[in-house]
Formats: sequence, C-alpha cells, structure tokens
Amino acid sequence: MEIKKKYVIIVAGGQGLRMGSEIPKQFKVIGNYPILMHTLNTFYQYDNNIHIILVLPHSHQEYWNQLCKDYNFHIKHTVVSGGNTRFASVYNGLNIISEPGLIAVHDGVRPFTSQQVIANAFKKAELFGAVIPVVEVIDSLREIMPDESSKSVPRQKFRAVQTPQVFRSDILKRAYTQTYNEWFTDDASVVESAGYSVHLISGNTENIKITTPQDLLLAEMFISHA
Ligand SMILES: Nc1ccn([C@@H]2O[C@H](COP(=O)(O)OP(=O)(O)OP(=O)(O)O)[C@@H](O)[C@H]2O)c(=O)n1
Ligand SMILES: C[C@](O)(CO)[C@H](O)COP(=O)(O)O
Repeated sequence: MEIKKKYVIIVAGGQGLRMGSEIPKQFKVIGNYPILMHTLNTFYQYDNNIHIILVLPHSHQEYWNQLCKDYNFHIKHTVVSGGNTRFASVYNGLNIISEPGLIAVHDGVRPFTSQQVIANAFKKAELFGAVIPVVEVIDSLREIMPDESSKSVPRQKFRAVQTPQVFRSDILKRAYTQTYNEWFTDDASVVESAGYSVHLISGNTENIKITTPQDLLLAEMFISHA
C-alpha cells in the first residue's frame, strides 16, 4: 500500500481565558518542559518524519522561539499564525499543506495522548477518511430544556470527544471551505457538516485538555507518575 504523507496541525492559538494565567497555558511548564513541547514531542515519538505545523498567535511567536532556545528544543516544525477562533487557526494551518496525505489536528494543550491512539487514528483514517478518539462519559447527564427545567438523558448514548482527529487531506480541505458556524467546536463537526461520516475509535482517559488551573494540577500528577 502507498505510504501517505503524514501531517499534524497542533493548534495553540488560543488565549487560555479559562486558565486565567499571565503566561498562556500552552507555555506553562509541567515536568520541566512547557506543555507545548511535550505535545510536539509526542507526535515526533510516533513518527519522526511527520510534518508538524504549529499554530500560534503572531504575538506569541517570539516568546516561543526564545523558549525553544532556552530549552534546547530542536524538533523540526513550521509555525503558522493563529486566527480568532479554533476554526480559523486550523484553516490557517491547512493553507500551507499542498501535497495530499493524512492530516491530524490536535490541541496543543493535550500533551497526554497515547502512542497507541495516535497510531490507531492514522491507521483507521486510511480506511475511513475521518477518525476521532472518544471516551465514555462517567458522570450522569441532564439536558436543559427551553423553559430551564431539566431531564435526565441516558449517558450510554453519548461520548466525550478528544483529539487527535485524523482526516484524509482532501476531506478536511473541502470541509474547511465552509463558512464558520459557532457549533464547529472541533474538526469532526466541520467535516460532518460537509456531508462526511466520522469513524470513532477509543481515546485514552489521561488525554485531558488542559483548560483550568485544576487540570494543570492533574497534568503535574500524570507527569510525575509517568
Ligand atoms: N483562536 C484559537 C482558539 C483556540 N485555539 C486552540 O484550540 C485548543 C483548544 O482550545 P481551548 O482549550 O479552548 O483553548 P483556549 O481558547 O486557549 O482557552 P479558553 O477558551 O479558556 O480561552 C487550544 O490548544 C487552543 O490554543 C486556537 O488555536 N486558536
Ligand atoms: C477539539 C476539542 O478539544 C474536542 O473535545 C474541543 O471541542 C475544543 O473545545 P474548546 O472550547 O475550544 O476548548
């Protein structure tokens, strides 16, 4: 079978408002390195030929270059400027990919994706074209009704969605020609809205999205027990 080029667009163009810290959360240090370096390293460990595209706000790029020098970080990657939404940041990353292949899109603030999940996502994307990792929901769920009352819903019917989400490049590029919608919270929602179906695989529960100060504590704990 033909070996497809592999890309990963790592989005780190956000402001980290829910973290509320002075330094954007993607640059916070856990286990001796900034979070983003752990994330890039995870993909490099998976395949040291993967093309890594890192999306950062223009205003953070100088800081990142300095961090790379300070931490002697030499994993090859291309930096692209972020947009005002995650959708716009992915779009900008996609714009520099001209050759066909498989494209993973991954949150810069998810440093704990397992090698097994990355490998499985790429493998299944060859077959299905659009693959996302999900985990079961562990809390009970309630739906809020228009009159603000609520009703319980069966959690067995739902899954929590993670990244990396991996797609054939033609599918992802076509999907990202759509106009932005506020329910596009991930790449699967964009691809599905363009008429494609999305294949689910098992994610890994440690693959948290570091969003709040509590997540940062959890991340420190994962690193210290790795
Ligand atoms: N304009 C944006 C917004 C988000 N992201 C990225 O998308 C991922 C998931 O977003 P989230 O956790 O919400 O990050 P922030 O937008 O930084 O956080 P917040 O919503 O709390 O401001 C993050 O890696 C974030 O950097 C991005 O690349 N460009
Ligand atoms: C892409 C994502 O991480 C999948 O769970 C999530 O949708 C990002 O949401 P956010 O509101 O941008 O954090």
